[in-house]
Formats: sequence, structure tokens, C-alpha cells
Amino acid sequence: MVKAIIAPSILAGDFSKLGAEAKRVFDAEADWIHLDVMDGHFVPNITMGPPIIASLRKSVPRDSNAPGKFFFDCHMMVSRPEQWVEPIAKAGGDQYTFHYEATDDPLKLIKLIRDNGMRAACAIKPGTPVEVLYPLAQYLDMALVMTVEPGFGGQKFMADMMPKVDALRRKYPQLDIQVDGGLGPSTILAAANAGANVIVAGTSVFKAANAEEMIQLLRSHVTSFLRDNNLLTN
Ligand SMILES: O=C(CO)[C@@H](O)[C@H](O)COP(=O)(O)O
Ligand SMILES: [Fe+2]
Repeated sequence: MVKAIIAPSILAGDFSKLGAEAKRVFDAEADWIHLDVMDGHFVPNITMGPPIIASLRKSVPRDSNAPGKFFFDCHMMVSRPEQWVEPIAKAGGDQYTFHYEATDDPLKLIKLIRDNGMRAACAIKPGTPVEVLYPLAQYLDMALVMTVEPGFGGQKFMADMMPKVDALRRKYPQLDIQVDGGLGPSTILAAANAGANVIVAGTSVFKAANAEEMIQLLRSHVTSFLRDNNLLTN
């Protein structure tokens, strides 16, 4: 099932009040919240880990009447991603995105993630060719094409990553395809028209004067592309 999913990255939020920031964007109709976990080793920055995610989950508890609401999309920019699967699941993660570059056995890792009750996703850095995802795609819930070098928010969108998104969309019409880094009003059209349906937006949503309008704008471009190409399911 492919639909537009807008996932604000809380990295651009106010870390002194993460719970309130998550609620603010969910109230503004964000579909997911994107949690950037960085270990200071795979990337040159340190952000948050399982204890913070567990606290955040207490602020926005799962709703048993509405499965999938308050979805935690965990982008794991870590070395040895295998070691964090169980802690992230226990902390309340709904999806675990590992980096292809960080593991020797992506298929085993996908199984571990699924066995821990989460959706499994694989990310590729800008220098990694899209072809590495082809043998994994049938086992993945989502592929993430990075549109910046991972490590920091607020960077410039790399439009030259769009051929990767386009290639994935042509081969896998039903796969969730995420783009992450530099997405906002001036770049959403390129991403949507290449076939991305899951949009991470940190700075553009959290720093917007009106987060709800920004989320709607991002969503409208994705939905138009999916509809025009008969890819939309609901
Ligand atoms: O994973 C990352 C950066 O490594 C991203 O999720 C960024 O945090 C997105 O922030 P913006 O570029 O949208 O401000
Ligand atoms: Fe991210």
C-alpha cells in the first residue's frame, strides 16, 4: 500500500521539550515522527538513544484503538545496528531503519527487526549505489534514499539522488520509498516526481510559521504524483 507519509524529524525540534514537540507535529497531522539516532561513530554527531525514545513514548503512548497512530520511525545512524534492535523495540520504536553500509548481513538484520515486532527499512548514503537494495527489496517495508550526508539536520538537498528514487519506484511500485535531508517547499516537487512517498522534513516543518500548512503542502505534491501514476492506495 503506497500513500503519502510525512515524517517530521524531531532533530529540528526543541530538545528541552521533546514530548511537546512531538505532540505539536502530530496535532499538525504528521503521519509519523522521525527519530534520528546517531552514535558519534557511524556519523560525526551524537543525538538520542533508547532511554530518550522510551521517555518520548510515554508522552505519546500508542493507542490500542488506532494502530499505527503516533508512529516512531527510527533512523539508526549507528555502527553495529544489530545491537540496538531489541532496545529500540522495547523503547517503543515502530520502524527500524538501518544503514546498508553498517552491516555485513542485511537479511539477517531484517529478520531480527521483524522478530522484534518492528517494520524493517534499509537506508543508503549518497555514495552508495541503489542497486545494493535490489536483493533486499522484497524483504523490506521501506527503502531510504539519503538526500544529504547523514549526521546533521539543515543541510542542502542533493537533487542528484533522484535517479535512485526513480529507479526504485519503477522496479517496486508498492514499496515505501523515503527521502531524508533538505526536504521543503523548494525540493518536494523533485522528490515527489521521482516517486518518493515518505518525506522526512525536519527544519521545514519544525521551523515553519504554520506546521500544519507545511505538512499539507508536502503531502499534496506526493499525493498528486501517486494519483497521476495510478499508484495511490488507501
Ligand atoms: O537523518 C538526518 C540527517 O542525518 C535527517 O533526518 C535530518 O535530520 C533531516 O533534517 P532536515 O534536513 O529536514 O532539516
Ligand atoms: Fe534521518
